[in-house]
Amino acid sequence: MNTERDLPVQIVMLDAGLEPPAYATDGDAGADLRSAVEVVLEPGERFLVPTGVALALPPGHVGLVHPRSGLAVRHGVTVVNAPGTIDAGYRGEIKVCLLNTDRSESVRIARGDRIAQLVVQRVEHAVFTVVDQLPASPRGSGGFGSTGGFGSVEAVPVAGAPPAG
Ligand SMILES: O=c1ccn([C@H]2C[C@H](O)[C@@H](COP(=O)(O)OP(=O)(O)OP(=O)(O)O)O2)c(=O)[nH]1
Ligand SMILES: [Mg+2]
Repeated sequence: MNTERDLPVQIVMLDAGLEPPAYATDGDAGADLRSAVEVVLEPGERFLVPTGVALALPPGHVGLVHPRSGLAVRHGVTVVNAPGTIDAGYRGEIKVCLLNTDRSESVRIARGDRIAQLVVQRVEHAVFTVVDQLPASPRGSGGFGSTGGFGSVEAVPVAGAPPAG
């Protein structure tokens, strides 16, 4: 796709035998990342998978490493820290911490398999100011189901919290 939204990004293929990240179809948000290695993930196992790619995102951008829905649905494979954060200043190899959430089936990842997808977005850089009081809002401090639908947040066990009542 060649539109005014195209963002030039320099990449280095640390593993020249792999295909560079690419969008599977026009209009995709995520460019697929490939595994540089073969690995078998046992049930419940995680593995930091190298992709053979390093890149330089322009300042003011971030790369988000998202799971692929097909891998998730078919094999229970996800990204532990989804979405992984690729900082604009990071010049190392992009790696993907895959997790096999299936309770009984192992899954084999082959070299060259598309294991995750990189979504590049603009980000703001916050300048934090400490104040005594925050401006009012309709939501206020309500969260964690406060608008209804999933029961009371008080019913949710929180590690380390004293017993309710
Ligand atoms: O899924 C990921 C997440 C991160 N990274 C790389 C790029 C990112 O810029 C760097 C640091 O990531 P993050 O800030 O999430 O990790 P951290 O645990 O905070 O480590 P650090 O202290 O290095 O920031 O690691 C990856 O290759 N894959
Ligand atoms: Mg960090």
